[in-house]
Amino acid sequence: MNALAATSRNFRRAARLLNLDSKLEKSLLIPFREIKVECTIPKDDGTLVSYVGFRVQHDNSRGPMKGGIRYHPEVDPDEVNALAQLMTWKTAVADIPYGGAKGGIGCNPKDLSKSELERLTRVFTQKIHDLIGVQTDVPAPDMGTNAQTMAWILDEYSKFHGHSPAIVTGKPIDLGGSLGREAATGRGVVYATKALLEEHGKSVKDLTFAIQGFGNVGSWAGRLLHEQGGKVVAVSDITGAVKNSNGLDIPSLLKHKEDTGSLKNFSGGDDMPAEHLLGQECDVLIPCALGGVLNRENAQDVRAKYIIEAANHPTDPDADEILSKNGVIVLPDIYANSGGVTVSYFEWVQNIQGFMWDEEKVNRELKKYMTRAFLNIKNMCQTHNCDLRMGAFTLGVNRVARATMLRGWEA
Ligand SMILES: NC(=O)C1=CN([C@@H]2O[C@H](COP(=O)(O)OP(=O)(O)OC[C@H]3O[C@@H](n4cnc5c(N)ncnc54)[C@H](O)[C@@H]3O)[C@@H](O)[C@H]2O)C=CC1
Ligand SMILES: O=C(O)CCC(=O)C(=O)O
Repeated sequence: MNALAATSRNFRRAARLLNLDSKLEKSLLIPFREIKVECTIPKDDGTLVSYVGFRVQHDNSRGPMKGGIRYHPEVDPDEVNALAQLMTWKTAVADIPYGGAKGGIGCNPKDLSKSELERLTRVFTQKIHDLIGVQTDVPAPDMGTNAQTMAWILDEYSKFHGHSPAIVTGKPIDLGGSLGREAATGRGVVYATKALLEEHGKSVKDLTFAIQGFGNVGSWAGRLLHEQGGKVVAVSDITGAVKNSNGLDIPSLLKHKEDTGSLKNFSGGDDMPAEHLLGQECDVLIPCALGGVLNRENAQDVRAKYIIEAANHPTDPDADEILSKNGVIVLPDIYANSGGVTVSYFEWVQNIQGFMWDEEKVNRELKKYMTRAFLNIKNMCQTHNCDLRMGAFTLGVNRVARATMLRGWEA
């Protein structure tokens, strides 16, 4: 199912549970602004190449719009739209004073040199600089982008608007980035997992985990679960997959990946086909890569008892139904991966205050926000007699609807 259709379907189910006025429902679904720009750059060999960049600003009723920028060959307007909408509900679930946005460029960052990536990022920033802003729309990293990408955006934006560290989050510490932001999404995933497991009388150290995607989010989640005694029995990424039923030594696997650029041929495990990861025998499955990976074709194969959605929209609504029938508990993306945007909020606050927090404070506050959001979701589940996805959606949508109504529509 198309990402936008899937996200909008979840939104409409929540709107029905909340008895939202149909006109308000329609207005919440339509994005505030959709931007599409052509980005042409000279390649290192002098030839010209053109890319299409997008920024969808979904909603700003609760504060400046916020969300990552993705560099990936499959970036398309519908998916960016869905991801922007998810950011609106996510920031509301986390109860941070933001709306939602997302951006992306349809490119394969692995095919571009560092200087080509820099030129592309600067051209994209030139095209959107007057539509983003510290109090209007604040980008951050997502798939295929990182702290360096944010540094280029900061520099290019500052040429037009003066030095503006708070224009992006997830930037290098030397430029005003927050301690703890790089690990924050993975750390938040672990706090979320523990909140869910505790409720079921279980603990990380007694369980096995399989992780799809070993980039920023997947590698941090894996590292922290391993540190806390969890057994990570399988990991995959674009280069392949590796398994060990006794548990992979995650620090050694990270070193192997750094040395060889691949998960293949790791001496501490056996290679396996990457497409077997989602059906791997384990207690907890954590998708940390692309959207829509769990669908009606493969949901039946899942053997885990819990799915923690670290990626955005990894499970489509058809898969949700199958998993629910099979008793698999799904912790939804708009809560499970909200640790990243929560620490982005802390970074923005630090930039505006001109005061840096220590890492212990960042992690302590993150835990507080993740724990509070879980309790709020559980309350909504009880009120509406619904699963965790609808608990999270009703929580987020209700907060955005309330803010929208309070602001009103008078011209
Ligand atoms: N970076 C962040 O702070 C946040 C990221 N997310 C979401 O988490 C997910 C991962 O993002 P990042 O870790 O930042 O991206 P990343 O670019 O650092 O890593 C992505 C990983 O996915 C792997 N991958 C790509 N295609 C794959 C496939 N077909 N099978 C298996 N693995 C595959 C890549 O090899 C890489 O290891 C995305 O859905 C993103 O939207 C959500 C919240 C915040
Ligand atoms: O840190 C942020 O501002 C946004 C992170 C993001 O793109 C996401 O949560 O999907």
